[in-house]
Amino acid sequence: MASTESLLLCCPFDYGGARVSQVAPCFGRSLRFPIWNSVHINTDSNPKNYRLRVKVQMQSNMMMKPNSDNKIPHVLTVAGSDSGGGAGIQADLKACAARRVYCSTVVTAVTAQNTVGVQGVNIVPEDFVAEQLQSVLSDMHVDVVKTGMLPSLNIVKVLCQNLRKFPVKALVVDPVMKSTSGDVLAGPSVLTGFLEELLPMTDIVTPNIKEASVLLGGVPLKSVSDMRTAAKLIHDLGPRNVLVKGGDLPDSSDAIDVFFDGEEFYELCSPRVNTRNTHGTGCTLASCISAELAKGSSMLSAVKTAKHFIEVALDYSRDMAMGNGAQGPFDHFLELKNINQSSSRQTRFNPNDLLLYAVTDSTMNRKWGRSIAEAVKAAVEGGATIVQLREKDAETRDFLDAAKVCLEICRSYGVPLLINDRLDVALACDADGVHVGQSDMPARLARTLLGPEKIIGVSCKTPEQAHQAWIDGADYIGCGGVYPTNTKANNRTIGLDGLKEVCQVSRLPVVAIGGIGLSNARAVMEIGEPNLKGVAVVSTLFDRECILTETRNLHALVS
Ligand SMILES: Nc1ncnc2c1ncn2[C@@H]1O[C@H](COP(=O)(O)OP(=O)(O)OP(=O)(O)O)[C@@H](O)[C@H]1O
Ligand SMILES: Cc1ncc(CO)c(N)n1
Ligand SMILES: [Mg+2]
Repeated sequence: MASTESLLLCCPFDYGGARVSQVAPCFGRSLRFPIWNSVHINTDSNPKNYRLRVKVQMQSNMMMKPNSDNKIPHVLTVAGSDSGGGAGIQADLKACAARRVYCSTVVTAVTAQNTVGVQGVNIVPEDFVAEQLQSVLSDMHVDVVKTGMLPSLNIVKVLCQNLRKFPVKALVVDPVMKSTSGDVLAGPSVLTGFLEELLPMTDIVTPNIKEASVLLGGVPLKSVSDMRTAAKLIHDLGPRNVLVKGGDLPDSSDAIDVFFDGEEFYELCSPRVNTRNTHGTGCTLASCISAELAKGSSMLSAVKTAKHFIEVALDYSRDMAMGNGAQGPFDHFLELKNINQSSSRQTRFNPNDLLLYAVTDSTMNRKWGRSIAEAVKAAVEGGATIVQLREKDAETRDFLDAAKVCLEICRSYGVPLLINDRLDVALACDADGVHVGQSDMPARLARTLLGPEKIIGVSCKTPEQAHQAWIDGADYIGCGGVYPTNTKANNRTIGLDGLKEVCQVSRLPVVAIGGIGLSNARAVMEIGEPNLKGVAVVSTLFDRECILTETRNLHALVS
């Protein structure tokens, strides 16, 4: 089973969402990225770069988009807290965050709960539920109210009073009664409140089959046909739309929900994901529906989007390991996961890796009749401590394929692999980072696109460029050409003095580059600047008959 990082947050609830919502960004591992303001990159010119496009799209989709009146779509959830973080308020916050909608919270109960079951329930006094409702609804613009656990009749009544006082665009009611573990979350007394007051105000009610049965006085639901009948009967109780959820329908190979809008029935069908991680599907579904309604969707399309979200999230989290009980939570932030995450390098950049920096060159490989992977393998075997693939004229597909093979080789030696210039290739193969020149993608944007974990290096000739690289969030600079070189046309040589000058102002570690070989590597390392960490070489390794021997020799010189 895949393991999952988790973080238990102990902080006071803030019903405005500010503090509680910290739960959300902690859950999806890749949510370590900052939330960017906006990224404008024209990726259309290169349709093959799907990863880059997905990431850019993902980042702009991560933003909450204001409505035409400049208001952020806002869902208020009135529900119970699940200490296990999988259902209730916690699921609602994550679902709304994943759907990019603001979520405030009125807590009706605090439960002690985990993947085994519900160990305790502490109901919040109705006066204090009323106080929370008043605080949020009197001050903030709320589009949709979503309810979950409403553990007492008085809480239902207080809620209805506030909804009458502060009308909202839509009311979504998830009539939570029992947890899947069988524990009671709301007793039969609340039923009166549901039937007499809440359901007639409701835009959509989303019972599971057991809850549908309770709402109808106990008739059991055993088939999709029973679910249709129930949907119609529940509609007669007042809500404008009904969704009877079939997640718990026995003997069904599909997860079928029945939607009824008072006129038409829709059977929403998705393959049943074979997983134990379904805790909180009901809360998440209702929150997603609410989020889509807050953004302005029609009811049917909100329901379809929500159902699809659950299907993909369950499938994505099917093997996630969390807790020892029968029903685990799932991951709402599937969109933000790196595809190759499990094989990713786990450690942050170590400046000492710059010691012997091998930069590949396709012309040289062609000349000597070897593949990029063969060249890289020989270099890392010889002692290269970091590798950069610099393939200026390779076709994207060939470059990507080669990069994947090289990455495997480098990972097996614990050597980081960077890609020159091509962020799309770096993203697509999950390389350890990129190296960019002054006319390539700006380092600041590269950082935005790659996130904080990846290594970013920048070619710099001047102290100003070195300073900028640091501001932009680079990890190291490549400084040169120190000596004249044929590898780069029209490259100005800065000499050892230029190198020294840049090292002295650079707040980043430096690797020297340009015309460095066995004859001068030691002189470079001996300029005596503590942040000069190594030498980067191209021809010295790759324009030679035996890369392995050359690398070993150079390694002996610099270490
Ligand atoms: N294994 C599964 N595969 C695919 N979809 C599922 C699965 N289990 C539940 N669903 C879907 O999840 C949504 C919630 O349904 P479910 O019947 O589980 O609600 P619930 O019992 O209220 O949830 P909760 O576990 O939060 O109490 C529905 O759209 C349902 O079809
Ligand atoms: C607090 C809470 N609300 C709802 C559910 C239903 O999944 C749960 N288990 N816990
Ligand atoms: Mg269920």
